[in-house]
Amino acid sequence: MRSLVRRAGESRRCGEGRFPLACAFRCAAAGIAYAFRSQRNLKIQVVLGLAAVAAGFALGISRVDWLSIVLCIIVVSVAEVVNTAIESAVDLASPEWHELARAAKDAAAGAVLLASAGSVIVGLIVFAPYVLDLL
Ligand SMILES: Nc1ncnc2c1ncn2[C@@H]1O[C@H](COP(=O)(O)OP(=O)(O)OP(=O)(O)O)[C@@H](O)[C@H]1O
Repeated sequence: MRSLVRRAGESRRCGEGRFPLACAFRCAAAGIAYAFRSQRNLKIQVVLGLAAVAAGFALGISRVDWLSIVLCIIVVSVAEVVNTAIESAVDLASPEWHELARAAKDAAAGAVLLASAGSVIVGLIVFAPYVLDLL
């Protein structure tokens, strides 16, 4: 409890310091790091994203195709980080089973699924012509 109070104090000091923008970036980076540490799916998505980037270089995809791939990586990453935030907030607010907690977590997971499925479709549309050209 004492460490929680101390952390709350540190957090307030950070926001009121001379470089509140630097503090905000540090907090945001900590949030991304937490999502990466706690979400196995995010690690898998990062590996798949790196694989897509490697394939993009190997196949020499166009500028527009790069734009699609990079946007997909960003959208999936954002969805997973927001999903992590919702999961943490729900666990804090409703550690016991609750229908609304279930709905919130399911909806957050659904957002990640939509982003991931959409990215797979975009990946197929982008890479299929390059792969077919090689055959
Ligand atoms: N407090 C709760 N009340 C009701 N249902 C819950 C609650 N916590 C979790 N659930 C149900 O269990 C599912 C999995 O929740 P959990 O917190 O284990 O997420 P997770 O498996 O870590 O998700 P992810 O794979 O996205 O990280 C939720 O989608 C929801 O349906």
